[in-house]
Amino acid sequence: MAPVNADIVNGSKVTSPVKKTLPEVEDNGKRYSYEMLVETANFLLSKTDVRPVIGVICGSGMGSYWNEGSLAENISQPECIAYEDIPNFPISTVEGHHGKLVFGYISDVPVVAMQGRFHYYEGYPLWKCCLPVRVMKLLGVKALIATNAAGGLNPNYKIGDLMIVRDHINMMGFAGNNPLHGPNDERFGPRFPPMNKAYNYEFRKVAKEVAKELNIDNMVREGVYTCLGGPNFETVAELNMLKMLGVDAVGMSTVHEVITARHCDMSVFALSLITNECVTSYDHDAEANHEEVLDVGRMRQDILRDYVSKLVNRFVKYLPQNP
Ligand SMILES: O=P(O)(O)O[C@H]1O[C@H](CO)[C@@H](O)[C@H]1O
Ligand SMILES: Nc1nc2[nH]cnc2c(=O)[nH]1
Repeated sequence: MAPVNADIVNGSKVTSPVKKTLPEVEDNGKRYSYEMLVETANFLLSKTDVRPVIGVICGSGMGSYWNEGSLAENISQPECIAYEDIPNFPISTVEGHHGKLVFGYISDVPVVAMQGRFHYYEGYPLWKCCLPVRVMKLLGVKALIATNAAGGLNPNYKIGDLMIVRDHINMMGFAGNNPLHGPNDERFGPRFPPMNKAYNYEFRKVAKEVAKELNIDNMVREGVYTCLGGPNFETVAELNMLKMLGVDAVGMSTVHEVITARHCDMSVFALSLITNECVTSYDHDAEANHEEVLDVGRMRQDILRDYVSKLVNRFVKYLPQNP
């Protein structure tokens, strides 16, 4: 049989798009050792005097994609380090996604923020997507605030709502894909970490109080998030299945970051911005798209910035103390 000519589709010649050099994302089964991550953390500590106690992962809506007005751009005394300049760090491949760590202060609290996260659909294994969380731990971070954009599956949710994550369903983990898969280094955490208290109770309680103080409690919900591998959005049947399982919001991130953070004993808070409605009926015309996700992120960035800034200020009281 003649070999398939990749440039011929249905008998007509296709023009090849301009070749781009794609980033090297495969791990070839290799993992970074504890020592390598210590090297990464020491490099970062040598570049800044900020000693962060809270780490923030900026999802769509908090400055992953753009600058002005977002939380990431409102960090005071910012010191930015591009991912490509950090030893052992992956690089962001999502179009328009910033790739930098921002050290500085939110409400006078020393923080480090990831402006641009890593997703499985980019080609990174889950452990590599979560490598920055372990680096944060080595930097001295005690609590992680992970934010994301998500589709609203709960019929009571509206576009633009914020969902405090009460719990997650690790769908990718059901299929054996877990950031902790492989040899366990006890210096990070135990082989079999519990996950029933993944999302810190005090943080969630405070977040509901702060929502009232800011008069945004009518748009703040609490629910269950799940992460699928992406990059495609879900089919109607998939969404109906997830609904039956008790999922309120669907995304492509956060769950593995939270598992990694809990494994190394960081306290966790997560917040989803509902950017689109999950379509659960064949009669519905709408289609999920990334532009809508970004637009809603932009629309809500001021509220997210003010909310998360106040949360950082209030969470400090609940951080675990050094032994
Ligand atoms: O989870 P974040 O990074 O906020 O973004 C969400 O939105 C993107 C899809 O529009 C996906 O990357 C999904 O994970
Ligand atoms: N998987 C998934 N990720 C999203 N990110 C933003 N919206 C969605 C969605 O509807 N589904």
